[in-house]
Amino acid sequence: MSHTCRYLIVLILAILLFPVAFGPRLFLSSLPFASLITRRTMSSSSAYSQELYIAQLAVQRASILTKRVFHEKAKGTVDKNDKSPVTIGDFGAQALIIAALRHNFPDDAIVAEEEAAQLRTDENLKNTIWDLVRSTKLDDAASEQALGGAIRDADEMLDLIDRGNSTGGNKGRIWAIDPIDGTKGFLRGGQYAVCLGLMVDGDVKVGVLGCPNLPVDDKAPLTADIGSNGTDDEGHGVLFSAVLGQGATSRPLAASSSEEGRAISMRSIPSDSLADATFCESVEAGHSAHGDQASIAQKLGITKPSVRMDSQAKYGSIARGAGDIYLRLPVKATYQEKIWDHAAGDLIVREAGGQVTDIHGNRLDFGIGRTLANNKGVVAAPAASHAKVLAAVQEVLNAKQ
Ligand SMILES: Nc1ncnc2c1ncn2[C@@H]1O[C@H](COP(=O)(O)O)[C@@H](O)[C@H]1OP(=O)(O)O
Ligand SMILES: [Mg+2]
Ligand SMILES: [Mg+2]
Ligand SMILES: [Mg+2]
Repeated sequence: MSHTCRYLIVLILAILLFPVAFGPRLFLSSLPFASLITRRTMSSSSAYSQELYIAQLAVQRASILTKRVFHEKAKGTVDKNDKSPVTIGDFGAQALIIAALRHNFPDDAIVAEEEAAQLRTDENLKNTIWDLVRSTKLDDAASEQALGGAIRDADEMLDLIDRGNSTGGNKGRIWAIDPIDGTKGFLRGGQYAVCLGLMVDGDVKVGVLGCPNLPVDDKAPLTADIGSNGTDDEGHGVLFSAVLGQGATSRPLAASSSEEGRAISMRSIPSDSLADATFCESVEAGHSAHGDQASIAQKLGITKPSVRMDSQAKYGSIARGAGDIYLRLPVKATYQEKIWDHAAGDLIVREAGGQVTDIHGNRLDFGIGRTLANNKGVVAAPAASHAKVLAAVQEVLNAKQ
């Protein structure tokens, strides 16, 4: 065999063996369909796998508490003269999530919606919440252990709630918590979400949404959820998750931590045929401008009526293709959206193939404090149609001026 021939054989072998030697991920990542592959392989050794694991367990445990509050309230066990049961759910869920984060990531900062001041002056309220918190556990002992187990006493619970007082910013690791998003939906038995996101240097890296009243089935048609149809029966309760660059998944909220999530993705609708699109918006007319949103839908040729639902369940729903577009146009120019109302949903939609911006087309800026002071409103749509949706948003808003 000639010298050149041997050289060629070695070269061919080297090319063939390269992917084996340097790992299939490196090889696959060079292929055009790489994102689809990485989306399906959110494995335990990936970046932020521990953060994702703890965040999912923490949201699952907090959701158990919120469901208990809903049912105890429905049975009338909460005195009418007490603080509202939703407040009990908010405080309790926040305490449980922060306890899990403090145990696992003691150096991380936390931005959370609630504070304990009210509980410090109301013994009755404090004790009601403490009763719920100390008796809410995950079924699986190992998972409960991973979250650090029980909180010591009611005073520690108050201190934990107040650990959510970070001012936020674009430096270091900061968790954003909305223990119950969609308060009104929660009370109606409609949609609400337990929301947790991790930002690193102002960028959302991990997002988890627990939606106890959404159907488990990703293909279930999206229905307006404004009545008292909140059920946490077998068919309801879904956990959406995403890690930056690793795709988005859903799995039953009641599933064990070993159950792999199913990859979810937004529906791809050609931007020139948005007539079939489904758009969602808040139930509350005070939270987003229903009139403007109806005009935008009309401009886009959307024929179906909007689907109104509370909370970040809207982000989860469009991320799994149950709806297509989420519009949240400002009602008042002065309202500043809160980071905990959007961090997890923003990442889940983007990782599912969507684009999320404000009404000016800017990405949501989570790195300037507790609010999205640099942004106005939210426009979320499949990436390929986002520009067209945004153009319609701007036309409608400009016509008003
Ligand atoms: N004027 C407002 N504009 C937009 N969002 C609002 C406004 N007031 C309250 N919110 C927030 O809207 C979120 C619910 O959104 P949705 O309408 O999509 O269900 C809640 O977190 C709620 O905050 P809060 O938790 O302080 O009540
Ligand atoms: Mg909220
Ligand atoms: Mg809230
Ligand atoms: Mg609130």
